[in-house]
Amino acid sequence: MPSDFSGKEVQSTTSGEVFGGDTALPCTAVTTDLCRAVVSHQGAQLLSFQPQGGEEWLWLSPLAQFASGSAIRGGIPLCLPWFGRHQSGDSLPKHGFCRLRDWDLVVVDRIDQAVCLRFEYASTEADLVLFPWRFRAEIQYRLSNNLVLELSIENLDETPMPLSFAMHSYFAVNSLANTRIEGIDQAEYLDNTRDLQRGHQREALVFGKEVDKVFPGLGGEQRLTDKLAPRYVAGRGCDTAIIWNPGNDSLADVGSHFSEFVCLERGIAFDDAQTLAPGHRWEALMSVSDKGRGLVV
Ligand SMILES: O=P(O)(O)OC[C@H]1O[C@H](O)[C@H](O)[C@@H](O)[C@@H]1O
Repeated sequence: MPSDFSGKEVQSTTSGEVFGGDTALPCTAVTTDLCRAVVSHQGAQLLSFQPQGGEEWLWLSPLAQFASGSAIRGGIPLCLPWFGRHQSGDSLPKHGFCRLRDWDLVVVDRIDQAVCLRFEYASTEADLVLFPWRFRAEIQYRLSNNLVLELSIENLDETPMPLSFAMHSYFAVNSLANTRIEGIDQAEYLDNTRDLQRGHQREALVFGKEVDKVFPGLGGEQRLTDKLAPRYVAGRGCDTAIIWNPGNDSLADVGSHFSEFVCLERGIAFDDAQTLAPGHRWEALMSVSDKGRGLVV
């Protein structure tokens, strides 16, 4: 623990201790009067967030693998420094490599009633083979009765650095058939199930078959409703919304559980991707709350 944060609110643990099994990926668990949360140091990936007295907001696959260097299915993976397939092809890892790396927990703090965990990842020599720019990324989780993610990426190199990313939230739903996402109607999207064909979203989104839609430049606030409490997602510096559910049991680490979640992600991708000048930093903030009030800052 980087600071002498007092009490039992913030504890070092492992994936096995929290989720069962004999895996030992380092995790940090937070328990306060307002919430419980677990973050894996691999990928600085939030795996669980539950407001006290409420339901779990995130979905973590019962079939998730907790193996060093493998993607963990569920929670909020950080897709970075690129989102989706790399444009050069499939020889580079999908969604970048930061979700596969160990991040350092550098700050444990309190802001008002929130416990804050800040993780840092500095790209390594080995990463330069995959992405030839040095960079530093930070993610801060502000955990109270809502959830705020603050992500920053700084180009430490001497040439302009391409950047896309997503905070790839998996939200638990209790009935996919009754799940709706609002705040996207009349927006333009790219359909990832149809070679990124452009489409126009006429109304709220419902699920039945595979959905994989990317809404560049959307911004604003989206509302996810099913029979659980609504979840409102808003952001700044992450105007792309991505909505995904595989619609079938084809993924090994999802299987028949595909109807237990939808991904409602925010980031910058496709039309919103950026080029960061040397020494420049991109900052993004995403908030998740059960009350629609716009961005929680
Ligand atoms: O299986 P993964 O690499 O974690 O990707 C899971 C999903 O992530 C995003 O939501 C993309 O839009 C989808 O196309 C992709 O299938």
